[in-house]
Amino acid sequence: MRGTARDGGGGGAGLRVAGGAVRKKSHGGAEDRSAYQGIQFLKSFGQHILKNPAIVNAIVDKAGVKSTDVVLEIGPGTGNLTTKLLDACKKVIAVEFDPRMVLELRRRVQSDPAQNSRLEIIQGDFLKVDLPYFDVCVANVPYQISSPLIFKLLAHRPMFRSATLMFQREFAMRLVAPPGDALYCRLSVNTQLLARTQHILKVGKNNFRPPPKVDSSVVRIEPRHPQIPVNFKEWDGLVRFCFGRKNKTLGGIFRTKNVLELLTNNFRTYKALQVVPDKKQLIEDVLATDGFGEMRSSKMSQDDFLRLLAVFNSKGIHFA
Ligand SMILES: C[S@@+](CC[C@H](N)C(=O)[O-])C[C@H]1O[C@@H](n2cnc3c(N)ncnc32)[C@H](O)[C@@H]1O
Repeated sequence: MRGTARDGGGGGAGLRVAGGAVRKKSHGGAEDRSAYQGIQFLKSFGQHILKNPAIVNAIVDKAGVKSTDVVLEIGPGTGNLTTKLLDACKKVIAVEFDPRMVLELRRRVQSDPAQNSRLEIIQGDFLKVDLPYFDVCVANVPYQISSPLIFKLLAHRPMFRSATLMFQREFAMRLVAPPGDALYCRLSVNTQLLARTQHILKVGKNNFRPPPKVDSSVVRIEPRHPQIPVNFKEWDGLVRFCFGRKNKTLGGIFRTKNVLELLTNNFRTYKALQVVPDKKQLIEDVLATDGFGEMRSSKMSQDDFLRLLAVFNSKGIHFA
């Protein structure tokens, strides 16, 4: 998909088209009527343009962009953040889904040849494009794809240095929530397994045009090195079970009949040996280890989940 088309436009900002057809209005309801240079902002694309230059500068500053960096921007929109990034780095690669925004961004940057030659635009759905090499990612992201966007970034190799991203406030707080926090959830556990997360800036809704319904926050995400000690799919499978009923103890969750049934297909070891395990007993053995039966996912640390997965695996129970 990468490089499916390049703009031949006489030395203008490079443009690739990728990721299939542009999505039309997808969430129902009226589109926002605010406009910029005649472009009507679309709710379905999460188009809330950052209009306060002080916030734009603060984001670029806190992102720690170096003059030698290739920066990935997701959803550049009309380019308020893009132009500041171009002042600070070697090159910006911007992925934008809406062709109207791509045209506007190119129009805006074309007047500055020094910026124009260092901007590459990929027109397409971020979730579908093949990502190029980049050192850091900086973006005011389309909120409707926040979660898959993070995991796409964290699966990217080679690893980048950091991502400084604006999200809806509550989503941002989930990313950084520690065990015991009311917002601690599957998203917190999974993201924190793969990266260090830090809340760095609160941004009120009136800094956007049109203003969204809720406030936003900027989070810094630094992928962890070296590689994580587990298979992520399997880890997520376990975490999903544990947060399925957040307030129940693990004993309450894993003793229920439907969970026992769901686990049947995961007894790989026993299947290979053609032995029918007493799954109830195996689960009891796991729950009796290290007091796991009394624990609640809402208070479990990364280390608790890692140990729990190891105990399940030692009994031949897998989650992927
Ligand atoms: C919140 S706006 C940010 C605009 C600009 N960065 C700013 O801060 O002013 C999100 C942008 O992402 C674009 N967008 C929405 N969905 C996208 C997707 N799946 N892939 C790439 N861009 C997308 C929208 O068209 C919009 O320009």
